[in-house]
Amino acid sequence: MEALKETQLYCPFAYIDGSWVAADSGEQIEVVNPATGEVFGTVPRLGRAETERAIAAADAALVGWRSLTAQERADILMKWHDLMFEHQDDLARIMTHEQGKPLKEAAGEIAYAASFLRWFAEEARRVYGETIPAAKPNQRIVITKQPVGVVGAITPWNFPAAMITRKAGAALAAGCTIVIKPASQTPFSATAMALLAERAGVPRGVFNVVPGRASEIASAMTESPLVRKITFTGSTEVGRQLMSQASRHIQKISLELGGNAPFIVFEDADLDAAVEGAMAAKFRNAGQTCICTNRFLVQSSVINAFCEKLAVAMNSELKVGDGTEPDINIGPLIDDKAVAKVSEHVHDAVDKGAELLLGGNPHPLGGNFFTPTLISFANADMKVAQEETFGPLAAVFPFEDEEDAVQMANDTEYGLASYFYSRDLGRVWRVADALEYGMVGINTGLISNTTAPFGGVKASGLGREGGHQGIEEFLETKYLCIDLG
Ligand SMILES: NC(=O)C1=CN([C@@H]2O[C@H](COP(=O)(O)OP(=O)(O)OC[C@H]3O[C@@H](n4cnc5c(N)ncnc54)[C@H](OP(=O)(O)O)[C@@H]3O)[C@@H](O)[C@H]2O)C=CC1
Ligand SMILES: O=C(O)[C@H](O)CS(=O)(=O)O
Repeated sequence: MEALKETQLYCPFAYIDGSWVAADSGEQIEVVNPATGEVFGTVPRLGRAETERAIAAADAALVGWRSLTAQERADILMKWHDLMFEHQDDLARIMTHEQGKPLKEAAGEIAYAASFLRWFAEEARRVYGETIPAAKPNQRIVITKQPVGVVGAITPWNFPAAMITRKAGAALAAGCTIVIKPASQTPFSATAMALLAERAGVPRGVFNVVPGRASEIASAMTESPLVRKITFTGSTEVGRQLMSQASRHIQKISLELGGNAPFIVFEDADLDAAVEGAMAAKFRNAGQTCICTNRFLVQSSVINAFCEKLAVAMNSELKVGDGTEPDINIGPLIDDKAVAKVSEHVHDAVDKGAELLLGGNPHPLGGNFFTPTLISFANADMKVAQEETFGPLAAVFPFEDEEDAVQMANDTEYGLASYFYSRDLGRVWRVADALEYGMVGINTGLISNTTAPFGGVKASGLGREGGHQGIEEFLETKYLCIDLG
């Protein structure tokens, strides 16, 4: 890739046991730039045999890696962190070319991804055990924490760097080793990070990247008794499947799945602040995040004012185009299926009575570009009410009172992120308590950060990533009962 300062960061190979390898079959995956439709590059399409070799390498590396002190592991994670910042521009450029998000947003994701390496480098040194007063005078009870072992990870295309370090940072800090299958649409961010991990001193076998046939690689991971933990970010459909597969060897599992985030605006809200939060919560990554607002629930008394303000903000602030261009903040969707899904949700809503206020069609640029769209007076019968749109569609639903808002917000199988705006303290606590979600943004539309436990309930998954909870997912608790005789 000619535009890189450090051309070696473009790594068209898999990374197993410290070596850059091709697929046994010689097969390749074509990676397409979603903005141009051009082939950006190819990576090997690996399968079961290569994955089994990666698992064996991770298992062989486990003893040496877990025997390092927490400080030694932390120092290597911090070197990796520093290298990600040193190469931030190149990593962002790679991401924009394979995922489509604008360069500034891609650079922001690299910083976000690196922040997980720093956070878990710090957490590594705070994996504390405990002693418990024994029931018998000559006994001592000690609780220790130990790494679960080899981890199998499968990551999505929408955050091709951060979803890797949010898992690998925690796993390596805990003393685990890891085999990662990146999304086939965005493998170059993963292989570039493998190069930087190697340069940071991550020993061979500790961090492995296996692009390729998803179901075959997942089967190799879940059928291996050497793999003690599965961690996945992606669709609920695939998550369900992996949960079933992981039962074969009772593997620990963490699932960050789909969402259907409500964004509630009460009549006592600061409407300008609510619109600012709405723009952030809806249009980040062109709406392609699982915590993006999927339903705006706005109290009837302020719905017209809210929609007018939101339409003005969308018209004035959102610029659609190729993410390599300086003033663009809405890039292409990941592929034509994504465009079709947004179109389907818009047309279904309008056919069922929604009012189209802005946009409504694929962008004149064509390809995977979609015009940011605003519809109002949506209702529960529409697909946008129950399905995750995963695109730049803002759908506004009216509600009458607080009870109505909470009932509508909870009327979904998902429970990942939720948001609401109110300046009534009593209402803030009542609604925060009543929402069936893992995360609640209150008077803010941006909740992603390294320090807090990210995750959901119901069909949005199991477990938490980030925060102190994130490292616990890669640790086993051991109870020692010592009889002093
Ligand atoms: N929670 C989140 O952050 C995300 C949620 N999603 C949700 O998922 C929907 C579909 O997006 P999509 O990217 O297709 O999500 P998928 O769940 O299909 O893909 C996510 C990852 O899972 C892999 N995968 C696909 N099929 C299997 C399988 N049978 N066994 C094991 N791994 C598999 C993919 O590999 P490959 O790329 O090779 O197919 C990719 O690495 C989105 O519309 C959104 O609702 C999507 C992305 C992120
Ligand atoms: O902010 C994040 O961490 C992303 O939204 C994660 S995801 O759920 O969209 O993949």
